[in-house]
Amino acid sequence: MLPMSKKGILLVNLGTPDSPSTADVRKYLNEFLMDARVIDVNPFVRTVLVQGIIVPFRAPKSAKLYQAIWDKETGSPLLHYSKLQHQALQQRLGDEYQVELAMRYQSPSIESALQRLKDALVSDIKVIPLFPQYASASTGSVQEKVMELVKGWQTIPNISFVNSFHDDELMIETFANNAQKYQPETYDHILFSFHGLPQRQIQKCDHTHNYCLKVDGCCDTLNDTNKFCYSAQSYDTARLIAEKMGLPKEKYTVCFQSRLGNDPWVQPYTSKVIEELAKEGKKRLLVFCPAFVADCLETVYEVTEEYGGEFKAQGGEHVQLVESLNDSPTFIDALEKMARA
Ligand SMILES: C=CC1=C(C)c2cc3[nH]c(cc4nc(cc5[nH]c(cc1n2)c(C)c5CCC(=O)O)C(CCC(=O)O)=C4C)c(C)c3C=C
Ligand SMILES: [Fe+2]
Ligand SMILES: [Fe+2]
Repeated sequence: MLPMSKKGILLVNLGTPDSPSTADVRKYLNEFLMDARVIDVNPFVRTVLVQGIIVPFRAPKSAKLYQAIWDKETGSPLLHYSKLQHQALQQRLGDEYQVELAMRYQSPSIESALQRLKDALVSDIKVIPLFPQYASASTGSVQEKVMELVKGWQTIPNISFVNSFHDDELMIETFANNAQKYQPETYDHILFSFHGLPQRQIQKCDHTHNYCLKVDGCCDTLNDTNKFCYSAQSYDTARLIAEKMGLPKEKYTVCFQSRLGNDPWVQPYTSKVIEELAKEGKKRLLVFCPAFVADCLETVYEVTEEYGGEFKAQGGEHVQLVESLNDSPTFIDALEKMARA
């Protein structure tokens, strides 16, 4: 009897440089920032901006940051935790499934992962972009890349995409559990610091062109108009984690980090919020980064080192990062549930 064909699962995270050398960081930033969904301006302006200004200036600086977080044995934290998630999910799902891991930029490439699924003659492919909240620059970019690659296949299997999982119960539970060892009640304030996005991209997602960033409190709660809005989904994730922890509203703030360039990004900016909290006399901050499923440069370095340093310089005492979902068994439960759904 012929063997039963497997079901394919493709996990895709953002990507990281192959090494922390300036040359590899330059290569990574070039691929990442030349993506039309990331720097969403006309192609000529994008090329001048990215290749002429951002990358030449940023690559050597970012390389130093990557060198600071690079582990001698395991390399980039983002890739390391992604590999652990991949292995754990494959083990959970067993022989009926073939799980592949890819990075949107650099390696392992989406092309090579799809090729492995194609070679295995999988009956269907479920793509799980590893971004809890939908953004065109992250989830949308993965979806576009996968569709671009499979469009030339003679036989295209059933393909489905997880669009977002900002309210996934097991994901929420994992973040809330991860905070327990820090005794959240001993902190003056809690931050939910999400990766930022240009305001322009938030507005482009609003098909009514009349709601996001136009109406007061537009994205504070999710509704039918803003259900794909990154900002609204981020507020929803924060609310659910806060509810799970029994945090009152006045005890936490949602904010957005990692701004790039001079255009306005979604606010409030994490650095501003931290400055205001220091001015109010707050001493200890506990910070969640729920846009990331794995610790990476933006959590390990930006929150702990950069924001931690800024807070101390402004009179604060301690910024504590709540580690990301990484390979927590309850997050693997969440992935398993998505894969089997
Ligand atoms: C959570 C999902 C992400 C979205 C949305 C996103 C949008 C976005 N990012 C940049 C610019 C940079 N991001 C960088 C690092 C980075 N970004 C994400 C995730 C999202 N980005 C992750 C997981 C990481 C860390 C990668 C790692 O290797 O650890 C960087 C590179 C680092 C640096 O030089 O500071 C840049 C640049 C833009 C412009 C953007 C949306 C428009
Ligand atoms: Fe980013
Ligand atoms: Fe919105």
